[in-house]
Amino acid sequence: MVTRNIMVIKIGGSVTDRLHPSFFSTCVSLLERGWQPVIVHGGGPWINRWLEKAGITPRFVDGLRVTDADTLEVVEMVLAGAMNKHLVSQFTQAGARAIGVSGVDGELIRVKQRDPALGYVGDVTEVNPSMLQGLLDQGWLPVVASLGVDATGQHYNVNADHAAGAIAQALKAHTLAMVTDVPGIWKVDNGEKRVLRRVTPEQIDEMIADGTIAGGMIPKVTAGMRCLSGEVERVMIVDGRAPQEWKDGTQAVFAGTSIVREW
Ligand SMILES: Nc1ncnc2c1ncn2[C@@H]1O[C@H](COP(=O)(O)OP(=O)(O)O)[C@@H](O)[C@H]1O
Ligand SMILES: CC(=O)N[C@@H](CCC(=O)OP(=O)(O)O)C(=O)O
Repeated sequence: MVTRNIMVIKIGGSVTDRLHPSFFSTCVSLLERGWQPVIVHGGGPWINRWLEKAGITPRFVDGLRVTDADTLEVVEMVLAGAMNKHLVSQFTQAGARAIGVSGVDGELIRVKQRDPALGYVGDVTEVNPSMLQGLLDQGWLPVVASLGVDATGQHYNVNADHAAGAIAQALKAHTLAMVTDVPGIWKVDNGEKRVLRRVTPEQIDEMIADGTIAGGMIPKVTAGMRCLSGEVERVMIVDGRAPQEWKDGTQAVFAGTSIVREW
């Protein structure tokens, strides 16, 4: 079934300036090997930089940006503008037919306000996958900026991990790969930090409770676990700085931690 070839690849803002050149060629190889990749990106550090230029101090509550009307304007300009076009160009240079869209376009990501205290921060209520599916079927590589829109046409800032998870579920993707700036999920054993190759939802719950998993890793693992409880087969936390390699001949195996349903 063609939909099982979809791989949603979320690129974190932490790593957009430090992606290994082989990352882009690996994504192009995915296309050549029959996968249909969909890129979803964030851009937190770039947003912070532009907010500071505009004299606005970034503020976060539980990892989510407090987004008033002025902040939303900057978020939208950075995510759907500078960051989206930067990535589209990188993928184009690597040989893909890349096309940039945001969650506002085609009402791809429908949201509702999460909490008035956070301002224009949206929780995804619905993903309309037909536009993405159409682009994939025509051989495009969609590059999606994590914005959303509500029923009145108001735009919202959406956490990019949440957006990627919702898109993976709606497209019934085979794989969700979250590309970030660490080699995977780490754990401290006898004072030594080591990266886990596999982790189960039960272990993740314990690691969140004891503080081993914190900050920006929390939305990744929660989005990942939600996907695994649905139809997504594989969820990975991937190091975008590392050289990528091919294994199994047919499957791209990024270096990192896999979240697995059971051990
Ligand atoms: N157990 C953990 N394993 C790995 N990284 C963790 C863990 N707990 C917290 N983190 C942090 O999560 C960060 C990645 O999240 P974030 O900075 O939001 O990245 P991105 O911009 O890619 O979404 C890492 O740089 C790391 O500092
Ligand atoms: C609501 C909210 O916090 N939105 C994020 C959107 C970008 C994002 O998620 O970027 P990363 O992938 O770099 O984390 C923000 O404004 O930073």
